[in-house]
Amino acid sequence: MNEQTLTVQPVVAASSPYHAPHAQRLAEQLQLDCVGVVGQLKFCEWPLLLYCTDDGVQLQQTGKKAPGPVWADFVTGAVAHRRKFGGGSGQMIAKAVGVKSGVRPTILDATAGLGKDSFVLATLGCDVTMVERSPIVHTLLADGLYRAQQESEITDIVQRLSLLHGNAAQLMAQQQATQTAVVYLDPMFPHSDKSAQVKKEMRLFRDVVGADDDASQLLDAALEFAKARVVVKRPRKAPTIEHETQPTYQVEGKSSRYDIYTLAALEKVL
Ligand SMILES: C[S@@+](CC[C@H](N)C(=O)[O-])C[C@H]1O[C@@H](n2cnc3c(N)ncnc32)[C@H](O)[C@@H]1O
Repeated sequence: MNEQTLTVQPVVAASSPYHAPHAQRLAEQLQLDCVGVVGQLKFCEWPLLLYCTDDGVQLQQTGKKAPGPVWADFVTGAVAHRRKFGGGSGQMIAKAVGVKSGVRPTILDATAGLGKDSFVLATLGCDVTMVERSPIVHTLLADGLYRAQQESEITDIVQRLSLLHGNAAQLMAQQQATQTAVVYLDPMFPHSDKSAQVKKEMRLFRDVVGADDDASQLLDAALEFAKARVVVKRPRKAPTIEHETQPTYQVEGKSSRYDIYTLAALEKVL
């Protein structure tokens, strides 16, 4: 993991006595301090909590102007809305990974984060192996998956998702994950979202996971591992990941871009 770049370390807390044992267990697993029950976020003395609540485990800032929590939400969040009303295989991400009639490539999402992109890809019918190296983000994602498993409406989608903890570059180099047609990468990038809320959440996320400044090595491992293509998500105007191999082509949207490195025809490896 990217521990050397971590700037913020949360403490673990529970929103009520009911969640206190869970908080204690998490703190032991993650080797973080557990501060017991915190009811009033406004006046809390710890700036950042890994917070066990009725809605699941959340990364929560405290203080009077604290933004909302950061958590993996496949049931009520934006990806749930996109599942119901999104553009299906017309979406840019679908085109980038090569989803089309009769083609549902297997995918390794090497930078899973909160699993939003993976969930969209699983909604499109792809089997997705998610890899996340940050123990804190992995905890949020595992908790989000667990909650999603309880929802019968999305059982078929959740069954297509699996989660590994570790550095994806190492897992791919050591063949510790089953080889997939596509490797999907979305490393952290300093970006300039206009919404103050998004900005604060993204800044927090970056502080917790680090800068992902080893993306070149990840791309290297992905190009060796993928059977058909590597897809890299970037902000629209960002440079490509530094590497001797250049993308074969790009799919560009309003704010983001997908760099596609083609290795073989998808149809040949399915
Ligand atoms: C921008 S976020 C990804 C967001 C994700 N696409 C989503 O839809 O929620 C990048 C994530 O990749 C993780 N990451 C970066 N490099 C990694 C690596 N080599 N192995 C595993 N995870 C990695 C970071 O810890 C971070 O959580």
